[in-house]
Amino acid sequence: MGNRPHSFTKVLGGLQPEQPLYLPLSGIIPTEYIFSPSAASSSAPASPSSNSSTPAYTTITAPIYEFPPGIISTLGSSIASVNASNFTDAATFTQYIDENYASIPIGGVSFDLAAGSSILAQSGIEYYVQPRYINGSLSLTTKHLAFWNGWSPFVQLWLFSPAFLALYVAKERESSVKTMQLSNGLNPVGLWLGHLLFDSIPTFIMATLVVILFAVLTDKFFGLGILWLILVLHGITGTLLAYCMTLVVVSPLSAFAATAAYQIIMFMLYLAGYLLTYTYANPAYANGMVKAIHFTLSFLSPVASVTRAGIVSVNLFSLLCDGGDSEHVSSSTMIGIDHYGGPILYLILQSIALFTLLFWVDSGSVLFQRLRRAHEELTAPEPELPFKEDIDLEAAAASSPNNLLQVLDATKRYGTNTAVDRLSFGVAPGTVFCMVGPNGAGKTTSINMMSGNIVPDRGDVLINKASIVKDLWKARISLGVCPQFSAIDAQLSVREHLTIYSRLKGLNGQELDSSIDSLLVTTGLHLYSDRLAGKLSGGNQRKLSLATALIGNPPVILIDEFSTGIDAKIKREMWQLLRTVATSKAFVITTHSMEEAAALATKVGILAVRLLAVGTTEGLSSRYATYEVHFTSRTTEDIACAERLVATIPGARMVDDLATRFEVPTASVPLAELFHTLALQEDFPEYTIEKATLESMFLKVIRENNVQEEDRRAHHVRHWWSGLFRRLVKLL
Ligand SMILES: Nc1ncnc2c1ncn2[C@@H]1O[C@H](COP(=O)(O)OP(=O)(O)OP(=O)(O)O)[C@@H](O)[C@H]1O
Repeated sequence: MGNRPHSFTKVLGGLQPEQPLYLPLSGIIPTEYIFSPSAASSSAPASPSSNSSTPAYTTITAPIYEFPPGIISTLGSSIASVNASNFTDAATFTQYIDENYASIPIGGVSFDLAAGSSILAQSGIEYYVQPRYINGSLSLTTKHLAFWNGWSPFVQLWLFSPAFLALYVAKERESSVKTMQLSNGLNPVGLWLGHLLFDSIPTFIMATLVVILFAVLTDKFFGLGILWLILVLHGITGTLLAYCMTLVVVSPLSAFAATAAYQIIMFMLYLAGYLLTYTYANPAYANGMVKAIHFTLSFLSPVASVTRAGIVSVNLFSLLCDGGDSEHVSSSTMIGIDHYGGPILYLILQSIALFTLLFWVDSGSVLFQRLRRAHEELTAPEPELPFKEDIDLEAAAASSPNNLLQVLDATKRYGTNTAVDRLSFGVAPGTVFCMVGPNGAGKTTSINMMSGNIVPDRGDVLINKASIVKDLWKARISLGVCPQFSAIDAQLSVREHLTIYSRLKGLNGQELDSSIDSLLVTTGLHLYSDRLAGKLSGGNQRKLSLATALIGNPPVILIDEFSTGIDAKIKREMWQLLRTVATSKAFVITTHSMEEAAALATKVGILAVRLLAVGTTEGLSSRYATYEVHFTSRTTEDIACAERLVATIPGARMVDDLATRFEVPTASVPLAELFHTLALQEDFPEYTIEKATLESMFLKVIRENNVQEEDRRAHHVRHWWSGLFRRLVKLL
């Protein structure tokens, strides 16, 4: 009998001689199997309680076996008339049950007071059809219950612990580290496997400890080796579920809470499903219903599978008992689909599905990209943009195969607010393209479209000829991205940062070491290589971001707001660094600083939702070529005098923002003549003449195009779910 499943149950632990039998048995054995009021004495109550929800009873005429004789009748007057069949000694009772368990209709009880053990033989759930067998001693049962009650809070806490892993991953997503990793071409498979391997270490340790504890403290578990496997699989699946939750829930705490709440709710539903079914359902169908509940909820949550495994492991609800003739619970029986096999299969399939989902989202499958691609109205033809020679020429040349980066008619809207409208340009090797624009002009949105972090609603971006919409993963291999806010992991040192990114990019051995050393020296970070990234100054954090973007020598580098908030000295160091590495790459830099654009750019695009002007710095200079004349005018009389003077110079006009500054088109007045005119005016001893800067060109373009401030543009942002719903409808 040692190989037979033993059950732990409160039935025996709670059994008191004077209690009616149905009370302690309720919840484990549906009372209708045990006892029928119509078969009981007339003084018996009609039900265990006056509660109207108590199930109806069925007449039972089959015998209940007992030892010592008459023991059942002592359990209470309500069952005194049950048809009891007695045995003269405990050994005969045990032997009879052992040999005939498969055909015993109801079961029996044996209290061997001399030996201090007791046996409850319980009939199967399916009345008269599939009898089941339970064997347990009172002392062991009580011990086991005490053990389980003592440890179950810890085990449950551990079962839900993968939810904590959402914290770190969500933090990485929130601080753009994940975006930085992915947009810098890191392989999502390597990335997530790395996370999973690291996060699975506690799972392995805890599963092993739990199983060792179970083995040492009690003999009531069946198939502990298989249970260990299921605990590990559950840890892995729960971890992947937590990772997936961060795809939809942004804040770390919310992601943790959502994962934990989901698992706990599914756990409660699962248990409630079992208990309610076995208590209230028609017994003939109860097993089938529990199976349906199990296989449905297990499909939705890994916690259902591990709970099932826990129930199977202690043969609760006699789940390990198949009836029939099988004497032993063999390994092959235990891995049947109704026992451990179901949880194993479901957990493996769920792990694969969740991992695929992460990979699918992060590598940007075509289907997912299409789902994210918004608004049906963008498929309709847009009105023609006003003709601008430079913009049209740039758009026509953007798709030239010489360009490492091709932005082709890219448009992005948030609700009714168009952030970027039909942006087209190309960047050839060795070019630094500076995108300048006022606040809210769409610079960051453009960078995000180029890096694949957001999908253009219309148009495409090709990185080294790979489409960011159709082949995001391939496109990102050629990409290095330095986002607006340095996305660094504060807990890692500078060298560790570079090492991790290099490894994830596939570098190793000598190649990895020499590449990191060279990057450290190039960026000047070798002085801080062992310092935690969180302890670096803002300028050095920026350098670290740039160094990260340069790992693996990608041909296209995107930098959002390169030197914003950095002091003048480090800013110049970074410019120098960029000039050093820019030789054969295509760089796109967004900046507010015209000084920076003038210092770095070989090509400039002025952006305010649309591209307003584009060209090489020399081309733009010649197109908007003016001299600027600054007078030192201290009084309103001086200003009036300056205005009268400028009125005599052909084409000259006051610059809007400063009453003392005037611009004179170079084409209308030669420089020498301008000096001569001004020299004749003795009213102005102090004035300067300079060629117009990029800044004045920028202001001129903004003025000419009547660009409004961001806050004055109407923003009607729809909720993401309404957009997603419309996209789903459209896809279907
Ligand atoms: N996630 C978003 N949801 C809704 N609107 C957004 C979102 N991101 C940007 N926008 C809007 O898109 C427009 C362009 O924003 P973007 O951040 O690209 O401009 P920017 O030129 O980078 O501005 P800044 O120079 O101030 O960083 C703005 O009107 C902004 O409000």
